[in-house]
Amino acid sequence: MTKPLALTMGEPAGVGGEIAIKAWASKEAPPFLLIDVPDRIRAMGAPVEAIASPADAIAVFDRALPVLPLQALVQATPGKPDPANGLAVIASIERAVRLCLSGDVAAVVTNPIQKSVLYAAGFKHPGHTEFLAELAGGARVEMMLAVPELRVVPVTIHLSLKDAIAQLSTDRIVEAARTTAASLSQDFGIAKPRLAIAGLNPHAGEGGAMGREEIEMVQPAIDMLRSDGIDVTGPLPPDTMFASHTRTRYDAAICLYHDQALIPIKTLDFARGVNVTLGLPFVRTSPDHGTALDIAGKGVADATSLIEALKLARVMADHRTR
Ligand SMILES: NC(=O)C1=CN([C@@H]2O[C@H](COP(=O)(O)OP(=O)(O)OC[C@H]3O[C@@H](n4cnc5c(N)ncnc54)[C@H](O)[C@@H]3O)[C@@H](O)[C@H]2O)C=CC1
Ligand SMILES: NCC(=O)COP(=O)(O)O
Repeated sequence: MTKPLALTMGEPAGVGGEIAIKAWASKEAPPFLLIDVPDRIRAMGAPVEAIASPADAIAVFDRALPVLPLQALVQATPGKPDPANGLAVIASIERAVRLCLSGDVAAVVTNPIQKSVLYAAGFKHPGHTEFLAELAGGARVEMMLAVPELRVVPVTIHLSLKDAIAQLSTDRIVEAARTTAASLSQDFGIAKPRLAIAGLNPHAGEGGAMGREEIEMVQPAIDMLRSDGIDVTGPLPPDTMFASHTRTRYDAAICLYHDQALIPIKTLDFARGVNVTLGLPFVRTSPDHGTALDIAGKGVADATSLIEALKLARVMADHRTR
């Protein structure tokens, strides 16, 4: 029997509830349940059915949005996050992970959280990615951003450019590339994944004239990955590797810092980006946007990225169970 996906509440003062309702109403998203407070979602004008068990979600999904009740008092004003709701936000994520690890749901899809507010409520992780890694027993994870035309994995994430360069190493590149190759096989059904590794400097260093990181750090990583049997090209000049004719030559680009990965993907397709956590013992995707507090409660939020995240979670979960 097909298992539903579990969608978390996210920041209740943000657009999470609205895009969950729109994703359900679109009829484009695969069946999912929302872990939230049923009356809160009902008050937003959606036909909601509180379900007792994830197994009920598939039958309900055709006629109503199935909500697995979160036993919490959540009082949210659109656009005004309140740390008092922090424990409920975290509980929704924890419940989704437990249900996935116990096999009751097929994958976890997370609605955006307001990170600053969760920090004020005592949340100790930079974001979902690190929290989920801890819930999974300390898994070594990577962040992938995906649109239909491109997948990117930044080796360093939320660091200043200076710190990112300082933290880059041959071992980090190898680690990120190995996790990416394994996930492309396991979750995306690509038997022999092709990776492209970006250089750090203009023209990928121009043979050492514009920087030696490609020679001293990236090439040794490529050599190690090739000796593992992984199909890798690089170090590629970052300014040309995302052009349409170059993109067709690889399945994922391993990028050395946040913006090297995110600028091409957001420029190519801002609406359909999906954030995927690689290396977890379960599938997790998320829309590639935040809580959008400035438009919360106005009814104008775009659910495209969430719908894409739900669709991709379904595809990945199905590959894992094949
Ligand atoms: N996975 C997660 O939980 C993520 C959480 N965040 C958090 O979200 C909060 C707000 O972050 P921002 O940088 O302001 O980014 P944001 O994505 O919330 O907003 C940036 C701009 O995009 C617009 N926007 C975002 N989503 C939209 C949608 N679905 N439809 C229409 N317009 C949309 C917003 O209205 C805003 O003008 C922060 O606390 C951040 O850490 C950000 C990214 C991911
Ligand atoms: N910019 C991407 C981002 O912030 C991802 O956050 P999370 O998925 O780790 O919560």
